[in-house]
Amino acid sequence: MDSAENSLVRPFQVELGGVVDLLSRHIYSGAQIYLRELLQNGRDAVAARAKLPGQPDGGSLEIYPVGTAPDAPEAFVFRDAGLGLSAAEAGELLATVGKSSKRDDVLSLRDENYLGQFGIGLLSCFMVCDRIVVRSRSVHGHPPVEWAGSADGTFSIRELSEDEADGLPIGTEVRLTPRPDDAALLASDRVAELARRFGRYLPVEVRVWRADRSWESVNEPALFLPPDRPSDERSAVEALEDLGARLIGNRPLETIELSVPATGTHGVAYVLPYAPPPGYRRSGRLYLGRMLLGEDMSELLPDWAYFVRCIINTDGLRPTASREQLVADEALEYTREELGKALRRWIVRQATTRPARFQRFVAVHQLGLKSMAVHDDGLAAAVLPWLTVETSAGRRTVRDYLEQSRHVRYVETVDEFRQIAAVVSADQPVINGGYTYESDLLRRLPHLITDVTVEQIHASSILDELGPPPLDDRDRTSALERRAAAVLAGLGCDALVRSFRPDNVTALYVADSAAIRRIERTEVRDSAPSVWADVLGGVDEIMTGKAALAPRSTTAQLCLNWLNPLIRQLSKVDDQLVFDRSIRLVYIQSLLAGHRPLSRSDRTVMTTAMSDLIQLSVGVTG
Ligand SMILES: Nc1ncnc2c1ncn2[C@@H]1O[C@H](COP(=O)(O)OP(=O)(O)OP(=O)(O)O)[C@@H](O)[C@H]1O
Repeated sequence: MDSAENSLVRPFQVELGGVVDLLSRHIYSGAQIYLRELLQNGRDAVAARAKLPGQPDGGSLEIYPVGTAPDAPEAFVFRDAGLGLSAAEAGELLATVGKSSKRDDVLSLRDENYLGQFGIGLLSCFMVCDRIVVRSRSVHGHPPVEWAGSADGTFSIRELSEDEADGLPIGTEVRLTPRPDDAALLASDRVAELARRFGRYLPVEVRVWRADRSWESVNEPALFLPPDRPSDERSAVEALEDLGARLIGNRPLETIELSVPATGTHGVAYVLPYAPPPGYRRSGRLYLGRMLLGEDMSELLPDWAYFVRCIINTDGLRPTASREQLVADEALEYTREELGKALRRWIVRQATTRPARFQRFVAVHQLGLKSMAVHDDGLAAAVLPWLTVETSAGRRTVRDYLEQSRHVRYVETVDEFRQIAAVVSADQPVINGGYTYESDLLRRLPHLITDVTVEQIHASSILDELGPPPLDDRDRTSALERRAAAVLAGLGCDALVRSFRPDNVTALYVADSAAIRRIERTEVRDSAPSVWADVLGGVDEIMTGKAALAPRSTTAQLCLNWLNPLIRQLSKVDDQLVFDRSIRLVYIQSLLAGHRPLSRSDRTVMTTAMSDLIQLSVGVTG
C-alpha cells in the first residue's frame, strides 16, 4: 500500500444490524418507545408544513393498530399530514443513521420547536418489526415515494406511480408488520394507552382508529400550563387540583405554579398531603415540547424538595439521545435552581400571608422543612417561627415559645431532656434539641430573629437552678448526701440533696452526655470479649483524664428531693440495710422516670432490692 492510499479519507462503516441491536438494548428503555418516535416525527413534520406559506395550520396524526387498517389489517399504520418527503430526501434522511433534517438544516427547518435531532428515531421501530415501509407524498409536489428498510441493514427506495399512490395525501405513512413476540405492543389497547401516555398534550391532534371503526382522540388540555386552563379562575383551580389528584393519588395539599421563562420551563408542583417515607426521592413528570420525556424525573428539582411532585413542560432543555433523560448541562442546573427558588418563595409567602393554611402544611412536612431551613437562612427565618418543638412545658411553636421568652434554652440530647423535663421551671422552659436538625436550627436563631439569645444547657447545670435545702436542715441533708453517695458509689453515681417542685418526685437522675457515654462504655466493656474490654478501658482512662479538665461531669448524679416526704423520712432511717435498699430503689425509680436504659449492674441492683421487698412483704425469713 503506498502513502497516498494510506491517507485516503473514508467514511465510517455502519452495520445497521448492530446499530439496531444497540438501540433496542442499550439506548431506549423499552420497545414501546417506537410509538413515541413516530409521534415525534409526525408532529415535527406537521409543524414544518404549517410554516410553509398557504399550508394548513395543524394536521392530525392517525394511528391504525394492527388488525384495524382496512387496506392492511396485518400491519400497524401511522399517518401524518406533515410536509412529506421526496425520493431524494427519503434516501438521504431515513437511511442515514445520525442524519436529521432538524439538526443540520438539510431542509432548512431547524427550529427549537422540533423534537427530533439525533437522526435515529425511526430506527427504534426495528425494536418491534423487521421491516419498516414508509410511503410519502411531499408538499413540494415531488412524485410519491416508497422507502423500505430492513433490520438487516438494507433499504430500497422507489417512486410510486399515481395509481399505486392513489389516495395517498400529502404527508407520510409508516407501516410496521410486527414480529410475533411484539404484536401486543402494536394492537389496539396498548397503542391507545401508549399514544395517550406519550402524546396526550401534543399540540397536534392524535387519534387512534378503533375496531368499531371510529376515531378515539387521545388529546387533552395540559392544565399545568396556563394557556390550556379554563379562563374562569374557579374552574381553573378545580381542574388543576383534579390533575394533582390523578398525579399523586390523593388531593394535593397545595398547588404551586412554576415558571422558568429562560429555558421555556413551566408547570406546577403539588404538595403531598402526607409526609413521604424516608428515602423517598423527589420526582416529577416531564414533557419536552409537550411530549412525555419521563414520569419519574428526579433531576428537575433540588434534593430538599421531596414534599412535592411536579408536572412540567420544557421547550428549552436538551434530551439525551434516548429522549428519556435530560442532558446534565448548565441550562438544567439553572432550571433546577430557579424551580427551587420558586418553591422557597412560595413557602416564605405562605408563611407570611396565609399563616393558618401554612400551619397545615408545616404540620405534615415538618421534617422536610427543617432539613431545608438548616441550609437556607431566608427560608429558616420564614419557617422557624411556625415549627413545633418539644419543650419542658409541652409542645409549642417556636413563635409561642419566643412570646414567652426571648432567651431560648435547649438541651442537645433527648436523654438529657427526659432527665430534666419534669423539674424545669415553667417560666423558662427548656427545648428538646435532640431531634434531627433541631439543635442546628436553634443555634442559628439569634442570626435569624432579632433580640433572641440562645443557650445550650446541660442536664447537670439544671441542678444549679434547683434550690438548696433550708439552712436549718443542713446537718440532716449533708448526712443524707454522704450516706446515699456511699450506697451509689459502686454504680458510678454521686448523690446530692436539693429542694424542687413537683414535690412528688423523689429524686432526679442527672447525667450529661459525657457521663452517659461513659456509662454506656462501661456497660459494653462489661459484656464485651476481653480484647474489646481492654480497648474500651483505655478509652475510659483518656476520657476521664479529659473530664478532669472539662467543666462537665462524667459522673451521674442522683439528686434527692428534700421537699418529698419519703426522702425526708429516709433521712431518719437508722437501719443501714433498709436505708441502702431504699436508696437503690429510688435510684432505679429515677432511672426509669428519665427513660434511661438500665445497665447490667442496674438490673442486678433492681432485682436484689425488689426481691428483698417481696421477701419482707410475704414475711419469708432468710
Ligand atoms: N414523518 C416524517 N415526515 C417527514 N420527514 C420525516 C418523517 N420521519 C422522519 N423524517 C425525516 O427523517 C429524518 C430522520 O428521522 P429520525 O426519526 O431517524 O430522526 P430525527 O427525528 O431527526 O431525530 P431523533 O433521533 O432525535 O428522533 C428526520 O430528521 C426527518 O427529516
